[in-house]
Amino acid sequence: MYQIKTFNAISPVGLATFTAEYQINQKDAQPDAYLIRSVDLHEHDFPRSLKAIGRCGAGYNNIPLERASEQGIAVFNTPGGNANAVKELVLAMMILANRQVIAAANWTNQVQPGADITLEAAKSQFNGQELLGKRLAVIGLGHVGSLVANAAVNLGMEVIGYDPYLSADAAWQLSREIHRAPSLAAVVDQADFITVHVPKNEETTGMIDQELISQFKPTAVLLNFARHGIVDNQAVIDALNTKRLRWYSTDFSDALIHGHPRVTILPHLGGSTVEAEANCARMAAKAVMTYLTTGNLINSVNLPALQTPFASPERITLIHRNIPNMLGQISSLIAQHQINIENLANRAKADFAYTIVDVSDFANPDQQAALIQELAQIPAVSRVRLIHQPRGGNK
Ligand SMILES: NC(=O)C1=CN([C@@H]2O[C@H](COP(=O)(O)OP(=O)(O)OC[C@H]3O[C@@H](n4cnc5c(N)ncnc54)[C@H](O)[C@@H]3O)[C@@H](O)[C@H]2O)C=CC1
Ligand SMILES: O=C(O)C(=O)COP(=O)(O)O
Repeated sequence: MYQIKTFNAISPVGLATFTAEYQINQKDAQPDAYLIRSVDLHEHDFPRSLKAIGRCGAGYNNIPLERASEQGIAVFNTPGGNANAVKELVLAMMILANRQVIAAANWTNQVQPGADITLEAAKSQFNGQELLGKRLAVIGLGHVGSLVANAAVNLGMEVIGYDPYLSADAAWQLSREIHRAPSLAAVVDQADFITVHVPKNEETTGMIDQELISQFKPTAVLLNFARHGIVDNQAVIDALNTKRLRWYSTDFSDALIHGHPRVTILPHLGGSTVEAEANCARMAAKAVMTYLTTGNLINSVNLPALQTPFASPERITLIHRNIPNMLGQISSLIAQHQINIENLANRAKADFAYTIVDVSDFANPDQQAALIQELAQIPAVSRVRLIHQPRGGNK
């Protein structure tokens, strides 16, 4: 029986994906895996039993990846699982900003009941502009950015994108009508809307800063549904107050922007739809179950993708540092026990690597335990697991 512990509100549809071999939130259980959303795990101590974290969502800046790898924990996310939800909200926020929808609805609510709210004098203060023909800059053309860009093309907008790391798969998703900018300065130039869809990391923190905002059209609308801190909020407030920016719409609040009349803040709602929550929880549950029962890695963010069918009923998996002679040490320990390697797969991702070794049968359980212990003692190995091929197929 595997133990799963959840943090945050995880969709029941996703939790129902777990088979009978899994218990969820059992009291006092040693968790094999966490299923989480945005809970901040940076100060959290991982129990030794923890082998996997499934992030039901895209962004994983709430998880200490280096520490997870050092402690032998595979971290998974759910690429694209909530991208449509974010796309729809971003489109809504562009329309809200351009049609003064919130201000007009608030005004209507506070006039005397029965007053003629359709009078020209009253309604002309809420005159808007259309999206058709306007220029949208999309920074980051991954799962969310590409959907926003394509939908904007379909709405008749002129779309220009910037993504220096665009993958070939992501490029295939893009409408041919989307222009590609060579730099941040070029993408924001003359844009009526600028929307940012990059992960939060060292490079992207503060990427929308005072200098970049000074290159916007003063009538531009800026949208941040990616992460707090990617946009410099002080620079936004300064630009709004000096009429160098028309509107800021974001999913992330702080004291600097709170209550500003030309800022719309939502309580981190981008991925909060029934459909997106179900998609993400299902994807995370599947990745975690696959990893626990087969050792195969799908959608891991701290370890490489590595999937291989069982070549024999016994499989040893190892998470270790990506340094020379790891495979030499692993295979010679296995050979010392007169055990044959039926298949070996290894792949690295940055400072860590993952190895799957399918081995011939052990002589007895003692030999099994001794080998696993010896492998775990190799310096730079952070986790060794022995997995028996699941019944019912070669997964
Ligand atoms: N508000 C919300 O509820 C949600 C927020 N998000 C946020 O949006 C981010 C993006 O989500 P996805 O599109 O699903 O991720 P993704 O990984 O599919 O796409 C991110 C894209 O950003 C690009 N990129 C990375 N660094 C860049 C840089 N310096 N300049 C330009 N482009 C850069 C990458 O090449 C990639 O194409 C997530 O990391 C998360 O922080 C995602 C889903 C929901
Ligand atoms: O998927 C993401 O990156 C999100 O920001 C969604 O966060 P949430 O799961 O709604 O707390």
